[in-house]
Amino acid sequence: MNTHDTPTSCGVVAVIGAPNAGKSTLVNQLVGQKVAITSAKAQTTRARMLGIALLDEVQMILVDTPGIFAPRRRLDRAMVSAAWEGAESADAVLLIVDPIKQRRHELEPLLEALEKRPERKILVLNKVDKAKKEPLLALAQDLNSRIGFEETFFVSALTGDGVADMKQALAAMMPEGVWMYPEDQVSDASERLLAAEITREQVYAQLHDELPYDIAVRPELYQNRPDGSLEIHQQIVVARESQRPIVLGKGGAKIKAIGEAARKELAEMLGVKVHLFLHVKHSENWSEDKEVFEEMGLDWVR
Ligand SMILES: Nc1nc2c(ncn2[C@@H]2O[C@H](COP(=O)(O)OP(=O)(O)OP(=O)(O)O)[C@@H](O)[C@H]2O)c(=O)[nH]1
Repeated sequence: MNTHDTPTSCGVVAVIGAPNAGKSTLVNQLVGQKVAITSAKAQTTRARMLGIALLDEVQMILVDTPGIFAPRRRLDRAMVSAAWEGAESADAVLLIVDPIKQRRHELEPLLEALEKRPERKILVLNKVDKAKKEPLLALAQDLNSRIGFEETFFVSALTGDGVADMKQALAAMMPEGVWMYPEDQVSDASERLLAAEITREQVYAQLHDELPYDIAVRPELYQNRPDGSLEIHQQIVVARESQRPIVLGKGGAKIKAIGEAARKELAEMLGVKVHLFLHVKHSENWSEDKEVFEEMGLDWVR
C-alpha cells in the first residue's frame, strides 16, 4: 500500500523484443493480471497497451510494444513506429529474448537500434523452463558484449520463475516521483479495446492455423444496460471473402463458440453480465485502413 509517507517512485519501462519472445506473458506476470493478450501466433500484439506494475512504493508503467521486425507492409511500419515511440520517454528498456527460437541475426536490427538508446537497459532471457543452460549463458555473454546491459535476468514468464528478482531490479531503476496513475489502475487500455483483444485471442485459439494473422476485431458498440449488464458489439474483419465461412463455421457453430468463450472471459474479468454480439465483415484492405489503425492505437505512417 502506498501511504504517501515514504517517497514514491514512478517510471516508464519499454518492453522490446522479437515477435513471440514472450513480452505479453511477461507484462501480465509483472502486473499480476491479464492486460495484454498472448498467443502462439507471431505478431499478435497490434495495439500498444500499457500495463502498470506496482512494487511497494514504486509504480512502473510498462509499454508493451508490438513485435518489431523487418517492417515491410504499412501495418508493420506503424507497429515499429509505435514500439519506438513507446520507448521514447522510457526510464528503462527491457530487451526480452527467446533463447530457443530466436536466431541471432534476427536480433541484429533491434540491437542496432538499442545501441543508440540513452535508457538504462536490462536483458531478459526468457523461457528458461525450456532452454538449455550452456547456450543460454553463451547467448547472455554474447549480447552483453554487444550492448551495455546493466543487468541480465534468466526468467520464465510462463511460470514466473525469476520474475520477482527482475521486477525488484527494475523498480530500483525508477526515478523518484509521484505516481502517474491511481493505485487500483492496472491498465489504461480502454476496456473496449481490451474486450476486442479478448475476442481476437479466441478467434486464434479456436481457428488455429486455418486463418492467417490478417484478421482484426473492431469494437463497435460498448454500453451499459440499465440492469447493470454490458452490451458489446464487435466486428471480426477478414481480409478475404473465403475466410468468412471459416470464421462462421457450420451453421454458425464456430462464431458461436468464439463468442461464448470471449463472453465468459469478459464477464469474469469485468465482474458483470455481458451480452456479446459478433459479426464478420470482409474488408480486403483493412490493413491499409486508416480508421482501423487509429482504433488499434497506432499512428498512420506512410
Ligand atoms: N515455455 C515457455 N513459453 C513461453 C514463455 N513465455 C512465453 N511463452 C510462450 O510463447 C508464446 C509467445 O508469447 P507472447 O507473450 O504472446 O509473446 P509476445 O512477445 O508478446 O509476442 P508478439 O505479440 O508476437 O509480440 C506463447 O505461446 C507463450 O505462452 C516461457 O517463459 N516459457
